Amino acid sequence: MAYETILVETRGKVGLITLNRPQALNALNSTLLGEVNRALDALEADHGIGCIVITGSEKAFAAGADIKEMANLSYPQIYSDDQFAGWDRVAGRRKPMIAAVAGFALGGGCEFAMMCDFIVAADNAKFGQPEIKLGVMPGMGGTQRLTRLIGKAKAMEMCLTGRLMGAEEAERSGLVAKVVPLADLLTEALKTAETIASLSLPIVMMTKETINRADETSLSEGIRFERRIFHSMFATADQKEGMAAFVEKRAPQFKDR
Ligand SMILES: CC(C)=CC(=O)SCCNC(=O)CCNC(=O)[C@H](O)C(C)(C)COP(=O)(O)OP(=O)(O)OC[C@H]1O[C@@H](n2cnc3c(N)ncnc32)[C@H](O)[C@@H]1OP(=O)(O)O
Repeated sequence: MAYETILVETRGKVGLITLNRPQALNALNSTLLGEVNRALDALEADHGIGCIVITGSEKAFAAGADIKEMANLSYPQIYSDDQFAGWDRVAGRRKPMIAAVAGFALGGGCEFAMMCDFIVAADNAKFGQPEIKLGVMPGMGGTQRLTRLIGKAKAMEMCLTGRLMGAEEAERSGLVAKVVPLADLLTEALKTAETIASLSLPIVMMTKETINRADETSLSEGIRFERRIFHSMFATADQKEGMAAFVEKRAPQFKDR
C-alpha cells in the first residue's frame, strides 16, 4: 500500500508506523490521519500482528494538529465535518498500541500518544498542550485523557499555561510508562511490543478492553466486567495451554484462540 505521510513496516509480529512529515514536524493533517487509519485497518486485519508501535522522528513525534490546515476553517465547516472524529477511530483500536515518543509531542501529538495504550519516551521528549496559546483548547481528547493520566491539578496547569513537560516529569506524573535514552527508543519499544505480541492475542485484547473500562465506569461495575471477562478466558485454548505449560515447566505455545 502506498502512503505519503507515514511509513509502515512489519517486524515479525509487530507492526511499525512511522510518522513521516519531517518538513512540518509531523503535524497531523487530514491526509496523515486518513493514512494512519488505513494502516491500522490493515494491521488489525492481519492475524499475524500482535502489537503496533507508532513513532515519529528524533525531533518530533508530532508538533500537533496541522495549524495551517485548520487556521481558516469556519465554525459551520469544522462542525459539519466533525473535525477530528477520525481520531476516535484511532483511539478505539482493539490491538495493543505503543507510542514511542522522541522530541515534541505537542497538542494533537500529545493527544495521539495518549490514544495509544502506553507511551515509551526518549529522554529528549517534550509533552504539552499549548493550544491555549493559539486561542483554542485541546480538541482530540487531551482535556479528558491528560486529566485521567496525570490528575486534575497538573492537567489544568498544563492546558491553562501551555507549558511543556520533560520526559522525567512525564514519567513521574504517570503520563509515560518508561523513559529510555534517545538512541535506544525504537529498540526498547519494539522489544516491549515483541513481548506483548508473543502472548495470546485474544487474551491481550481482552485485557486491554478491561483496563480501558476503568475510564468509563464505576469501580463495582468495572470489577464485575473484569470478572465476566476473566471467566470467559477459560473458554480459550490459550488459557488451557498457558496453565498446562506452567504445570509442565515448559514454555507455552499460544495459538491465539
Ligand atoms: C487545536 C488542536 C485541537 C490541536 C493542536 O494540536 S494545535 C497545535 C499545537 N501545537 C503547537 O502549537 C506547536 C506548534 N509548533 C511550534 O511551536 C514549533 O514548531 C516547535 C516549538 C514545535 C518547534 O520549533 P522549531 O523552531 O524547532 O521549528 P519550526 O520552524 O517552528 O517548525 C518547522 C516547520 O514545522 C511547521 N510546524 C510546526 N508545528 C506545526 C503545526 N502544529 N502545524 C503546522 N505546521 C507546523 C512550522 O510551521 C515549520 O514549517 P515552515 O518553516 O514551513 O513554516
